[in-house]
Amino acid sequence: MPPEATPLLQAHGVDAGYGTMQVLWGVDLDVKPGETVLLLGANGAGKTTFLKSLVGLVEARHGSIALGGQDIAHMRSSDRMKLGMTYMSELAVFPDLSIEENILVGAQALGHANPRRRLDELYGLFPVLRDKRRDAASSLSGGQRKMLGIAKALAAEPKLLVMDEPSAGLSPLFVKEVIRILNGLQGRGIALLIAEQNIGFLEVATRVFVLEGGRIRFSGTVAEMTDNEALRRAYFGLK
Ligand SMILES: Nc1ncnc2c1ncn2[C@@H]1O[C@H](COP(=O)(O)OP(=O)(O)OP(=O)(O)O)[C@@H](O)[C@H]1O
Repeated sequence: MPPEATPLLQAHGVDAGYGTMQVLWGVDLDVKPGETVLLLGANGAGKTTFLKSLVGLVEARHGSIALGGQDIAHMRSSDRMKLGMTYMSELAVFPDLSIEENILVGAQALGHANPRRRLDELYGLFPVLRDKRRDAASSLSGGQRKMLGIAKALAAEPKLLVMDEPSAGLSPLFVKEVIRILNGLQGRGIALLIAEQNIGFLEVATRVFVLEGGRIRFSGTVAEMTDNEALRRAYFGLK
């Protein structure tokens, strides 16, 4: 990714919070088309709050947010989605709907012209979902449910997929599987912004932002992060 590429997403000086509590303090972050950006931070650092401010579930009190050059900071969440941003949270799937119905709901979110064709493409990426397509999503294992969440989000063909802790609740084996899937998405023209505590996700990232106490403490490439002794100590447990 050339450093001069125009950002797909550009957040600048974002403040946000709940009631009288300010959680985010002047957060700057950008994602270029097709790149994978990792937002690392401990519990309570403000990762979810920041992602929610991007997708319109929490109001940005100050600052600007642009998607594809368009100011979206005060746009309704559903309108932001129509511009090509999809949010995958913990509650990503509808447990009572079948696997296929879940994916079709995702495709409809952006009015996909040919949802059936999209289904076939996604089943190609996630064969286990094809095998179980008529089963209720609630019958899936945690890892399979995560796969369905990703498939449902991808069904909308987003330009930017925003993911909140895809590793949450998964065993190390399933975390590896999710990382493998995300690696497989590279080169398909979809940008990913992933909030995580699990540094295993550095494997899929081109750049990293570290959030601490609601402030960006570091931004740079993965190599620059691993070269930074203080971050190495904090995140890799190295002396
Ligand atoms: N709905 C809410 N109302 C009030 N305070 C909230 C709300 N959601 C989060 N907070 C507070 O905002 C701060 C940041 O929380 P946030 O969920 O954004 O952090 P996080 O980095 O995503 O943490 P985690 O990794 O534990 O999910 C925390 O102090 C949290 O208690």
